[in-house]
Amino acid sequence: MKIAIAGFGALGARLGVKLQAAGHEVTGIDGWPAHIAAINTNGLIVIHDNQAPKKYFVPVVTPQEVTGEFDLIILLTKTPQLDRMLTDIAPVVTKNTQLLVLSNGLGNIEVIEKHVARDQILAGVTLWTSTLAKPGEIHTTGSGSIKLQAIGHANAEPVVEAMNQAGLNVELTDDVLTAIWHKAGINSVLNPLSVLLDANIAEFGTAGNGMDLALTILDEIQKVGALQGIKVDIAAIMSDLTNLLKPENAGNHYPSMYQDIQNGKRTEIDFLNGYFSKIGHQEDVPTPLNTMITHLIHAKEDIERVKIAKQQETFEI
Ligand SMILES: NC(=O)C1=CN([C@@H]2O[C@H](COP(=O)(O)OP(=O)(O)OC[C@H]3O[C@@H](n4cnc5c(N)ncnc54)[C@H](OP(=O)(O)O)[C@@H]3O)[C@@H](O)[C@H]2O)C=CC1
Ligand SMILES: CC(C)(CO)C(=O)C(=O)O
Repeated sequence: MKIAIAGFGALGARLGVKLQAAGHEVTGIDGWPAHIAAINTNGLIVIHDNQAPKKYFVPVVTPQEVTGEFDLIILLTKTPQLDRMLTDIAPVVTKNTQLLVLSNGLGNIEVIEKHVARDQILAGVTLWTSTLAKPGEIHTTGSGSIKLQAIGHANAEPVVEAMNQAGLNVELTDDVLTAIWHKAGINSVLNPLSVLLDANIAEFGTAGNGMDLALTILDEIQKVGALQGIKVDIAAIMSDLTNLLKPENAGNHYPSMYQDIQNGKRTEIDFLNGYFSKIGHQEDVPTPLNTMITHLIHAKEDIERVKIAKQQETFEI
């Protein structure tokens, strides 16, 4: 299958090398010049579970440079970047292209619907993880899985088969919206708390009151979900959280929001806890913990961005 990965960052690169190794023709699309140059010159370095580095040669181009036609484009930008990416890659999206979004957070499907027909859209959630350590180098740990569904009437099975050839543990679901809320529940616990507690997923698991915090966050999300006709299964989310703590799954991973903060980037908080807080306010459902977490993460974004800017000034002097 001819596959493009739009957003060849931490996770896009991990999935890209696995798909290429399974015999698919993979192109990365990304906008970070140093990252693109490093991969195209020296290959993508992958360090898995602190083992010896391996090198993979996947071609990477900018959205402005990309040409040709793809059977599948996997969208793996951060949620606030999705609309821009879709605008920029529009010239290579034909009626035959399927677009699969695996980004975290709520609202991605609505963004894609502004660009292509519903029948071209596949949406999913993933528990694969990855860290972009420096331009051209990712660090990976454990294993993962993907659940996806065609949003319109498309046949998603060839995509599932192609991705499973690459060992990506993909299964079809008939209720991706519930899966997206479920994943957003997981992310609304692990991602901001990893930042606020300065912990990876396994370390979070050692906090005596970690699971009580999780339950309070999820209880608020469940009430917001009920208003929107979405069943948020707290027990199932807690069971996934417990599994993610294990090193063979994602225990050693620092969630993507932790990486954003370290890199001085804006996070996806408004599409996770911030989303639930906003709907809660509109609908009169109390969401004090999600609201507080949203404010704290925005404060942390500002603090880290100022720190990084100051370090850069000192460096330039
Ligand atoms: N990392 C992880 O372990 C996991 C991540 N996820 C989710 O997957 C998604 C991707 O995460 P992750 O891989 O960590 O993110 P990264 O920031 O590492 O990767 C996204 C890449 O897309 C590029 N990009 C974004 N917009 C554009 C654009 N318009 N043009 C060109 N390039 C663009 C970014 O470049 P630039 O930096 O220059 O903006 C970046 O290199 C997120 O929704 C995240 O929550 C889900 C599960 C686990
Ligand atoms: C792996 C997981 C679930 C951690 O929260 C994730 O989705 C992320 O890093 O954003």
